[in-house]
Amino acid sequence: MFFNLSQDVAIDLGTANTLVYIRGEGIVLNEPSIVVVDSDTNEVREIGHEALQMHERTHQDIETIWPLRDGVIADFKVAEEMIQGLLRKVKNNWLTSIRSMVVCVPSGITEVEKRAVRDSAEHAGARKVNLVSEPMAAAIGIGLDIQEAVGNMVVDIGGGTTEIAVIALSGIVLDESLRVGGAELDKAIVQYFKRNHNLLIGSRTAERIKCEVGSAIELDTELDLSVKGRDLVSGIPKVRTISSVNVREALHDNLEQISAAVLRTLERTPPELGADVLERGIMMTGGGALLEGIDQMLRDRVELPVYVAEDPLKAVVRGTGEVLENLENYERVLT
Ligand SMILES: Nc1ncnc2c1ncn2[C@@H]1O[C@H](COP(=O)(O)OP(=O)(O)OP(=O)(O)O)[C@@H](O)[C@H]1O
Repeated sequence: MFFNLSQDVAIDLGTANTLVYIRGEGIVLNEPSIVVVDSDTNEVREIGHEALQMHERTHQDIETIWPLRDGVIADFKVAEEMIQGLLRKVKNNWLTSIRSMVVCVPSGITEVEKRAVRDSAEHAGARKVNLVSEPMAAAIGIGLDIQEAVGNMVVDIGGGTTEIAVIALSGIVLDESLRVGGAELDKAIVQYFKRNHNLLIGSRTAERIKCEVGSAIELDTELDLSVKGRDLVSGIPKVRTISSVNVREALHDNLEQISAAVLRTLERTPPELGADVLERGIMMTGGGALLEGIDQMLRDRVELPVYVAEDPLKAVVRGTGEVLENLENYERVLT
């Protein structure tokens, strides 16, 4: 069997999930961006899926860390070790080096934050690092022709941020990055049940509630879900049935912020590009696009066509991979 000793890699380094694409192979890894660290020695014990299993179940000797917050690196050292560890999983410990790496970053990122991503990628062994903005990668990943003289609008709802951008002629004409994403929705669910139902649930349970019965619009048949949490009155664990009506109420304010940001971006869009968006519609990507009815909610609010991309969780890594495969072609989209 032939092993390539030098590889080109594209990474969607997300707040919630990290996906890795290898040139010529496609997406080879998709794991949560979480690490378990030994509290005494700061040594990394587990990375990705194994670490997520341990989240909110740790004791004093170990802690779980999400090294990215709001789409950017919050814990530099841990982020670096996470990237290295994930790449090691991909390489199956084969001694390969990374020739070129393309990493996507939020569009509103500062120079210092960009530097942190570059440094982490270089320390992970990349000899050449290129950055591409997330909404641009998402647009490429869903097959939009970003080079033509036509406006496309993309709304990417990730774990940490919502990125809204109007793209034309290989550039971002205008964008808005909102620090509201899936994690904020989970937090809102935790708060809601604590405040209104005296029920304390963990963030993983909140995420499950969001994915299974969460919605942005009224459902034809409202849903119930059994969840386990601590009853704050009796102080002991209990099973409770919660309704999708309550979950929607919990999500309302954050979803309102996302719709308002989309409206604001549309209002700032130059008329010719606005006309293109009217004709082509708004494309939604990122895990948040999977929330039931979120496309309908936006459609009602902005009165334009809104579509959820196919496999929205992988749109950004597909686009980042596409840039990696055709670097010369996409030189203008690199930040
Ligand atoms: N069916 C679903 N309904 C609602 N939300 C979902 C669903 N499936 C996944 N999500 C949410 O999508 C988010 C992860 O999306 P994604 O992987 O696109 O984010 P990310 O790239 O890690 O984050 P960011 O782009 O902000 O750095 C999580 O918050 C997750 O809970």
